[in-house]
Amino acid sequence: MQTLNCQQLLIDIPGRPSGRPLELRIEAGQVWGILGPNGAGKSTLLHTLAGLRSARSGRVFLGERALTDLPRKQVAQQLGLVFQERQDGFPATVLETALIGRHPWLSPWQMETADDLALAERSLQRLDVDHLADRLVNTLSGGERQRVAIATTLTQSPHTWLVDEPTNHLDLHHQVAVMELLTEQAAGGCAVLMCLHDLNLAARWCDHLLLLFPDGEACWGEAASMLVPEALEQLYDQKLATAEVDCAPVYVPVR
Ligand SMILES: Nc1ncnc2c1ncn2[C@@H]1O[C@H](COP(=O)(O)OP(=O)(O)OP(=O)(O)O)[C@@H](O)[C@H]1O
Repeated sequence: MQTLNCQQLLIDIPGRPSGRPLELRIEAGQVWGILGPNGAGKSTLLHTLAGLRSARSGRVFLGERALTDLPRKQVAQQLGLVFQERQDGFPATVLETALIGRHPWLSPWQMETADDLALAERSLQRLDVDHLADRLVNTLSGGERQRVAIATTLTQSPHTWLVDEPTNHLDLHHQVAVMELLTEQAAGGCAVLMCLHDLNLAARWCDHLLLLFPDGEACWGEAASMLVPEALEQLYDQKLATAEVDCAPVYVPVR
């Protein structure tokens, strides 16, 4: 089974003297959450794992091969990244945007096939944005735009999903729908790693967690062993009340 793993990885945060080198192994079937306060380096880590930023030291492997040894097209077929920020530089419709997910699978100048189109349409349907197929993306609401971004990655069909705050802008119903989609991807043999600010979504849906502290310290492992109230309070510098609801821990900030 293919995995994403890193060996002695130190992400490059400007001005941060050091940190704990990361030894992560994200296996097919696993759902990992990255938790940490603003500025801890969650997005930087995702971008480093995607090969978009250089690490300060250490290496990233996709399967048996170092990411830096793989052609970018091959990386794009295997690894999908949903960014935190949306950049809609070109006027494109929702369907055209979803079809960008097929680019890694096409040769230069090759048109999308009927299968590509069907895949894009199914993805839009799955994210509940198929009724917007002909709309320009820059006219969408924040939550609609977020769902189109996830539908684009679903159309790409990567083995490894890197998702920066998947529930950003989403209402409760769509937050749950997206977390279920990501869990379903893992159950289907993908590896999923996402940054989350919502502890309760992480506690309910992630089976593994990485806690990233602002000074570069980190710890990681199975979710149950990471969801220790004292550690979470230290992570966020915030007192928490804990309860159990619907068979999952729930964390509420204490005023
Ligand atoms: N190009 C850059 N130049 C200078 N500092 C940068 C640059 N990119 C990131 N940083 C800094 O690195 C730190 C980590 O940023 P990053 O976006 O990874 O944090 P994050 O944990 O994802 O935060 P958030 O929860 O706010 O999204 C921040 O302090 C940020 O200001």
